Amino acid sequence: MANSSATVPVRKPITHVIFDMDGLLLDTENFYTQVQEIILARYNKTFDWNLKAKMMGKKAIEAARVFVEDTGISDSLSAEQFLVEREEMLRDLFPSSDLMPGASRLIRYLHAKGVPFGLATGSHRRHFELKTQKHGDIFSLMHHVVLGDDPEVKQGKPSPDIFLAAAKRFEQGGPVDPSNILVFEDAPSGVLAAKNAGMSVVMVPDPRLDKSFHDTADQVLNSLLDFNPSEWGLPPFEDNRS
Ligand SMILES: O=P(O)(O)OC[C@H](O)CO
Ligand SMILES: [Mg+2]
Repeated sequence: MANSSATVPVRKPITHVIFDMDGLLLDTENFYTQVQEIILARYNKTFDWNLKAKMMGKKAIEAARVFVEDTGISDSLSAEQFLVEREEMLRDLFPSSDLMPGASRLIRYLHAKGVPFGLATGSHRRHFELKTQKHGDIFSLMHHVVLGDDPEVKQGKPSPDIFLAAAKRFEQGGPVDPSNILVFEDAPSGVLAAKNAGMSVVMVPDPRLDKSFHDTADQVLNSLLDFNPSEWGLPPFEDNRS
């Protein structure tokens, strides 16, 4: 008979947490998808999840280059022009951003237990402000936020820059070992960035994302509501999945 304890992964105890934002804490990835579908329709092309997977999590200009090059429209629309075109539509959509299921519960739990947590998002300052304007109560609990236009973030995800910068900003109490940091991510580039930074990653992917992208993550969940803190050496939730 198989020893059931052999199937339980050995995990590093977690002392600090870093959250991604778009598609993980906030339901904003669908806004990008909608707008990109509209722009591509003008060129009689369709937006698909192969392209989505390459763009999500990246800094705006990096994602824009992928968009115009992969779709073959770069002769008609430059990456910079694409960003200008989508901006007006995004600016109208972002203020209605909603939290993903379980985001508020997990953040309030970490805050109550005194586990330090921060944010590492490819979004730049202007978009961050628009997306979070209904959610100041949650985002103000972050120890710090590191944004895509932060001078320390030379390259976007999958470069480890943003997660290493976020780790450094916890450090008033002494250096934090990346292996004791748990990252929550939805995007393939973000999962890779966290692993490149030497951290553990819980991935909460959109169900439309190809399953092959799950392999790099330490754990894959359908929802933040399914997170079990005890598996990571953290104290248990005191509520029941609400
Ligand atoms: O997923 P995030 O929070 O790093 O955001 C990245 C882009 O702004 C959206 O894909
Ligand atoms: Mg994301």
